[in-house]
Amino acid sequence: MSREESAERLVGAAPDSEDTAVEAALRPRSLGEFIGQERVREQLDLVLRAARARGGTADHVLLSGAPGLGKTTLAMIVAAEMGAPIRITSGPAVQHAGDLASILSSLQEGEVLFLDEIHRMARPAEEMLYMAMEDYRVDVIVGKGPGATAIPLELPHFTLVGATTRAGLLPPPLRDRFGFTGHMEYYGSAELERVIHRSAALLDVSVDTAGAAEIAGRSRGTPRIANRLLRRVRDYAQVRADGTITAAVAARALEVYEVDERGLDRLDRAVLGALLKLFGGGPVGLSTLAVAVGEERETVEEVAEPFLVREGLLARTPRGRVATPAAWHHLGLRPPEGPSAQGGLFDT
Ligand SMILES: Nc1ncnc2c1ncn2[C@@H]1O[C@H](COP(=O)(O)OP(=O)(O)OP(=O)(O)O)[C@@H](O)[C@H]1O
Repeated sequence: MSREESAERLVGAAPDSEDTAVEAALRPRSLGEFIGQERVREQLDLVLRAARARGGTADHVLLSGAPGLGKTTLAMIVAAEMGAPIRITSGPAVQHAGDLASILSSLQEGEVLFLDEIHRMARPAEEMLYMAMEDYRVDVIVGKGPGATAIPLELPHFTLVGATTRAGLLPPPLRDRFGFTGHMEYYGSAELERVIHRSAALLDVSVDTAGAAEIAGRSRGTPRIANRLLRRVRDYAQVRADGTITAAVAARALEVYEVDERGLDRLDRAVLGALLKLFGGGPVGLSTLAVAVGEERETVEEVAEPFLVREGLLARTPRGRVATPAAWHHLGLRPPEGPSAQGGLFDT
């Protein structure tokens, strides 16, 4: 499995082609409809209410968090709550300062500019953004060398909503220019159940409480994954059951798709299985582990491991990868006896 293919995993957090088509219909349209993220929601509500009361544009907003947690959705909500239009672009699409200048100069007064993956913007564009955010103007450089001149360009007032997987990836001068930074956390089961009930109603799918809980538990804390699993379970419920999603229907459906009760898929379990069965729980080097499961080193490290680490099933130590006691338990295996059995587990 290449990293590109892994984007199409049923439990992958990156959007697949079907997600892109249906997500628009499932997006909450107001802060009141947005589920979970209480702190970010309350803080953002204050920022937006205050801006509305002043009759001005809202402060620039930085949203950080893993893919699929609702950053794009919140950016759209910022625009909707301010009654403003929104322009959507991303860091990789802004490779030259000129790209940014043309976007900024074509914004309407009060418009929201959503810059996804803002940490991947090119350096010269980033520097142009500093002045645009602070003074609502940019200097467009015309010509090259000693004859180059800077032509100042006034911009309309706008609200920048930047999204990044980690705020720490941004240079401090950029980070400091945001008036508000919201950190998005993974969702708890109860919140994911609400996401599933809401989406099921919009998709006209019947799901009972236990069915929603069953899907939520396998959704890796991520609404995008919850919505995707819901669609696959709906298919199963239509074809193999009476259309209603119960706990049993959800469990059987997700067994077919090889997503286990904790949200691990085939790749995750292969990595964990090799670590336990072939290497006694480790420590074992990443390359050896990758060869054992027949995958690229990067696939194991970037696709499988982050979730296994987050779930407390695998630890990365200086001596190699080590399974935790929970990993043995999850795969229904008994850990070897003796003091060396979990060697390296507590290394930092
Ligand atoms: N709090 C929420 N309540 C209900 N649905 C949500 C919530 N957050 C996200 N979703 C759903 O999850 C899907 C993915 O959300 P969104 O595209 O906003 O994530 P993202 O963080 O921007 O992801 P990426 O970084 O990959 O662009 C949306 O279709 C939306 O319906």
